[in-house]
Amino acid sequence: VLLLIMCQVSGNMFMDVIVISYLQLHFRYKIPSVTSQTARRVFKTATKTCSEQDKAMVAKYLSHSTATADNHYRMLQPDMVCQAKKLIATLAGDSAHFNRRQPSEQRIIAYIDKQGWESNVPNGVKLFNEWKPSGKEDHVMDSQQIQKLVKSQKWKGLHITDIEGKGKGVLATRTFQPGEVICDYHGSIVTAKKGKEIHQETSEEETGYVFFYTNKKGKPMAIDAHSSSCDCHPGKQTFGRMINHLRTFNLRPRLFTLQKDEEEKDVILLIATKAIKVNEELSFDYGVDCRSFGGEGSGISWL
Ligand SMILES: C[S@@+](CC[C@H](N)C(=O)[O-])C[C@H]1O[C@@H](n2cnc3c(N)ncnc32)[C@H](O)[C@@H]1O
Repeated sequence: VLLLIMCQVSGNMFMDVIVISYLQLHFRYKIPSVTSQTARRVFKTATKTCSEQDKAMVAKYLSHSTATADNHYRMLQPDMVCQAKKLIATLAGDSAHFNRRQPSEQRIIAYIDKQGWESNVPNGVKLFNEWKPSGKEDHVMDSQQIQKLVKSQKWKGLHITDIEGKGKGVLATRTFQPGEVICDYHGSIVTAKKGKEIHQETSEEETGYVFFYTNKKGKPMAIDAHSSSCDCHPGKQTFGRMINHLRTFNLRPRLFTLQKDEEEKDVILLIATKAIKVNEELSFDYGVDCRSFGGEGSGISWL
């Protein structure tokens, strides 16, 4: 709603209506009509904590029209465009909050309370019930919430239990929506060569926990999760390594890069491909001939 509203109000006084952006966004986000007065009020409240410079930047960024574009494009530097886009996304609650993980009702209510809004206050229960994953999947690792979960390994809504014929597996203890991040495949990142050695050296009970992939530079790599708990989370059973294979999977592994203090770290996130019910087993496709796990399973009946 905020995005739409900010597109309605722009320019130095934040008040020119940009009809084209407005209509496109309105249609895309299926937003009910609001008066320009409401729009102005919401924009003022949302940018309350922003500096004047940031407010002006948002306004400028949104004030593009064919007539002014030439002028703006000459003035705008790529870094300013990126900064403004990030700012808008943050104001619209895009990447910063709740984008690919459904928050609890209490968290939504607490978040709304914290904003100090005095009018047009959203209904937390309604937002919880109508929540859908938002934002581009490509940017999911920008979310601080996801970064924290990767670091802490405190993924909620999952339960490890015995599954007939498969050893252990992971069940959902709440519903998940398509596009939600379920957890990551946690372990140590090693080269594929090292991964294969680990795989061959490990005892039979420990095989099947080395996830092979190709990194963004095209180098074959692996995530070694053969130990039941890792050095960074001693004593903790992480979920990714306990998820079984199924051709009719409900999760899809996807490689992301986490930028951390000048360093890049690969993260494999497991993302829901369909709506998942309570008590449903989580699974992904290990790949033909168990490719993800180094071909361990070629010829095995369950593959
Ligand atoms: C990443 S682990 C999954 C967790 C494992 N089930 C456990 O109890 O620790 C991979 C191993 O689980 C077993 N597995 C995975 N998917 C299976 C399936 N669909 N049917 C039977 N066993 C399966 C195989 O032994 C495989 O090597």
